[in-house]
Amino acid sequence: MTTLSPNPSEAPLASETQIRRAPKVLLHDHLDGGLRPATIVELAAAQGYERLPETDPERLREWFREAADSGSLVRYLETFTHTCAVMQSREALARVAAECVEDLAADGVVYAEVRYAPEQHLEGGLSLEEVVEAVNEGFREGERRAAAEGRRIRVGALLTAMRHAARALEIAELANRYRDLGVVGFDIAGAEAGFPPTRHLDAFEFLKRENNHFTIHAGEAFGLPSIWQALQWCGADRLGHGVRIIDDIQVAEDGSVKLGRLAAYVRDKRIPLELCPTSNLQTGAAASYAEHPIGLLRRLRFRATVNTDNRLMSATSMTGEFTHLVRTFRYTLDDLQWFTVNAMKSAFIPFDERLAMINDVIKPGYAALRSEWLFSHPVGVPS
Ligand SMILES: O=c1[nH]cnc2c1ncn2[C@H]1C[C@H](O)[C@@H](CO)O1
Ligand SMILES: [Zn+2]
Repeated sequence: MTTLSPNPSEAPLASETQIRRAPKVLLHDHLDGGLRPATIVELAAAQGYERLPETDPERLREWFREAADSGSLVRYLETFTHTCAVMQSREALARVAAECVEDLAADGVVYAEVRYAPEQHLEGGLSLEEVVEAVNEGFREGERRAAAEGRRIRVGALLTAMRHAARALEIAELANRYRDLGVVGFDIAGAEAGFPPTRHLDAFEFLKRENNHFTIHAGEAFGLPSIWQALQWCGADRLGHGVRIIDDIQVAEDGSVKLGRLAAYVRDKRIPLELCPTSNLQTGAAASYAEHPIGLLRRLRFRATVNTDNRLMSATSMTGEFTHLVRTFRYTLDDLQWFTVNAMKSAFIPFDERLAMINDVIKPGYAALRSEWLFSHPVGVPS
């Protein structure tokens, strides 16, 4: 039995400008879900791709948001046809990757793991290796451009295999080959219902034998069995979404909470949940921000993290996600720091680097923001 206690902090809510300036960590962001609309239009024109639903960037931006707002993961995923269509050459991949890093850095993200499925970028004749190298080159270029603007960001790649396809072992081997060369882990994504993670056991067993890291999209469009398989059959280090773990948590009228065996395991083992609130609203996994399980999961101190999933389809950013949560749950900078430290602890880079990011970047960044109120009024005048 666990008792819920209200957030004891009396600190003021984080303002939107503070949220943007706060150091943020992003573990779940799809490269093909975050293109700039103007870039899609330009790449489509240059490549002769004529099936874009709109050719005006602003109208295209709105089309993606609306089309993804369907209440169904399968329909949400259909919109990726257009983004993947324009990401089939070395130049296009490198450009999209560089712009992704610039956009994240401008949003105050200091560390990100960005994922994509190499098998979806072979139509222009590139090999799997060439795809990975083009994206890595773009990520490094983006980091350089951000640094030139005075922004610090580090980005690692996660290689995704599509769960309806049969290339997971090949992609896992690819992730392993490019380990220490910009790739920090592996993932599976795509329609969840009907495609359980155990279909790809060989890939996960290979990665475990190699002491490599992986996350699995689980518990988004399908419930507890998917999470259970991802953890207990496949050995996932993190859960992509995992939001349906809420189905194993009972809250009684007196506010007391009872965790089922799986929810208790997830919390006890500190399994990171890559929560993506806005994406969940669009695919029907949650009805509103207020009803999103992140509120309860944060109070119960699950290893909850906040993520964008697809910045284009969900018309969001890390600042956007944090802002929705601050408005809904009255979160303070302390809460945002808690989510950020959770995310950094859960990253797939080495422990000493994670620790340095937490102690030397994240905590000082939030401390500086927390101290701002001190300087907002003259000495001797009550605030
Ligand atoms: O939220 C998601 N759930 C499952 N699959 C997803 C989600 N967002 C994006 N994808 C798919 C579509 C992309 O083409 C692919 C690789 O990034 O991953
Ligand atoms: Zn995702």
